[in-house]
Amino acid sequence: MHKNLIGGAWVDATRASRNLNPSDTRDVVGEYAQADVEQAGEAVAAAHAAAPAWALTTPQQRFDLLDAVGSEILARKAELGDLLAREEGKTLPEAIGEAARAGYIFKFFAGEALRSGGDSLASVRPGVGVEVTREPLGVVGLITPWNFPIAIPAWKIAPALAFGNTVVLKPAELVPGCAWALADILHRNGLPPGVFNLVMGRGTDVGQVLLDDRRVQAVSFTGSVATGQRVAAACAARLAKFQLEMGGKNPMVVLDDADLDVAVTAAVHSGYFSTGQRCTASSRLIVTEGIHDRFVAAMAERIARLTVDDARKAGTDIGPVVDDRQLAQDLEYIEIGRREGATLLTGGQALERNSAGAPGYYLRPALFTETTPQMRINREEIFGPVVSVLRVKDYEEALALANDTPFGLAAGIATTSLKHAAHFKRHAQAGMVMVNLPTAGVDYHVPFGGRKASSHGPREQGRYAAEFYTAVKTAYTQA
Ligand SMILES: NC(=O)C1=CN([C@@H]2O[C@H](COP(=O)(O)OP(=O)(O)OC[C@H]3O[C@@H](n4cnc5c(N)ncnc54)[C@H](OP(=O)(O)O)[C@@H]3O)[C@@H](O)[C@H]2O)C=CC1
Ligand SMILES: O=C(O)CCC(=O)C(=O)O
Repeated sequence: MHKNLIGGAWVDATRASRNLNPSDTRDVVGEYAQADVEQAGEAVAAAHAAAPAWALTTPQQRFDLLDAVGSEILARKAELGDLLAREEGKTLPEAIGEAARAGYIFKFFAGEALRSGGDSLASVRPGVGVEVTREPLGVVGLITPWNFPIAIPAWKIAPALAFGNTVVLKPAELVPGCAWALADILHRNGLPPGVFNLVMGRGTDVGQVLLDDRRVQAVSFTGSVATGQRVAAACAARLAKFQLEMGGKNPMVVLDDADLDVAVTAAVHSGYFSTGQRCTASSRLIVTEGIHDRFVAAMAERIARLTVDDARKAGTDIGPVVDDRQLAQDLEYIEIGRREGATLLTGGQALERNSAGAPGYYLRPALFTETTPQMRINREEIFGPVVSVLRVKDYEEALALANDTPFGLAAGIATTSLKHAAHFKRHAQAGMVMVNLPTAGVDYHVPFGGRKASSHGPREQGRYAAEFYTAVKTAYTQA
């Protein structure tokens, strides 16, 4: 059994969960310990005890550690990518890419540990100096989802440690494998006991401890809106700092003047790759009437060529859905779309077996056309390979529809018009805007996050991550 890491020791649990491969549900990836509430409390205590000494380490010590962790991840990206593909169902190239991204994130934040600084200003009063510095928060609780099993833990752990905090990570129950591998790498590379702790287990008990324990100074969460609201309420009740990264219903606008091939490639990538299980996926394609029919025909033709199969098989474009619950949710929305009067142009069939006859959670990518803005398939996050097309008259109507959503994570536009691209970049109500590119698949060294119901709190990633993981102090000195 893979154990939890608490205070520098691998700790057994009375319960374990079986990590299953969604490409072949007969394949058990491994047995993983499930912490209980008591063990979660012990992890918080260990992180709390380790915090003062870790906060006093030099930037060089933190650089060396994070850099070594990044190097090991990069050296083992093929093996870690295979584990990721096996437990989550991302295709092997995508999974290896995600593992590499995790490695680069550790290297980026190794550099940020060295660059972390402040400001020195003259006071408005004579003879007084003002210094603005950043200090660690203390213990940080990290709660992560299943859809990016190594990159999301990495982009929370690396800045937390770089800026001198200690960590308790609770990964999603569905994907403990990558989190455990990451814990093993951090542990073997010499992180002092208690600086990083892993507690695998249920969100409703282990996760709840991180929300309620007063020793946890801040919580960074990625997942659903419903759980995010719970995180916010619990943290607000005890005035802890929190950061939420939640869903999306991201639009991609396709204008008459778009390069058809560029638009189709971006839409297929955004909507269906990673089986549509990305908060940055484009699930609403808003298409002006002059290109609509050509675009829809080209999409149908491109979708028909996508291979849905075992995530680790060469040539697979779309792996399985992560589990039976998510598959049931996808199928339910396909039924809702049909009942709402949308045309299911292609796809939407569940496939019980892959090309080798193994049982898994496969779904043919679905494209709805003739949809309207008020349909539930255009308002609610489905989190699967299900995309709708909305026909509009012109750019102005497209922009209005793009912004007509409770979410605001990413927004894309396919156009050859500099004027419309510039206008869209300024007026799309989203945290990230892409021109002639997929909305999903972002860089690791720049801010990530959105507006409205998609995000709350300071941005993640890039140098902006310091905002969440540090406390600013202003010191005045009379010379
Ligand atoms: N924006 C994004 O990146 C993501 C969005 N989603 C959206 O969320 C939907 C549901 O996915 P799901 O994985 O269930 O998302 P959840 O929000 O339920 O899970 C995210 C994380 O929160 C934990 N958690 C659950 N309940 C609590 C709690 N009471 N206190 C503390 N932590 C808790 C989960 O633990 P546990 O392991 O027990 O689930 C998991 O680690 C998806 O269909 C999708 O719409 C999902 C994943 C990522
Ligand atoms: O699109 C990406 O690169 C990141 C997406 C993401 O973080 C998510 O879906 O949770």
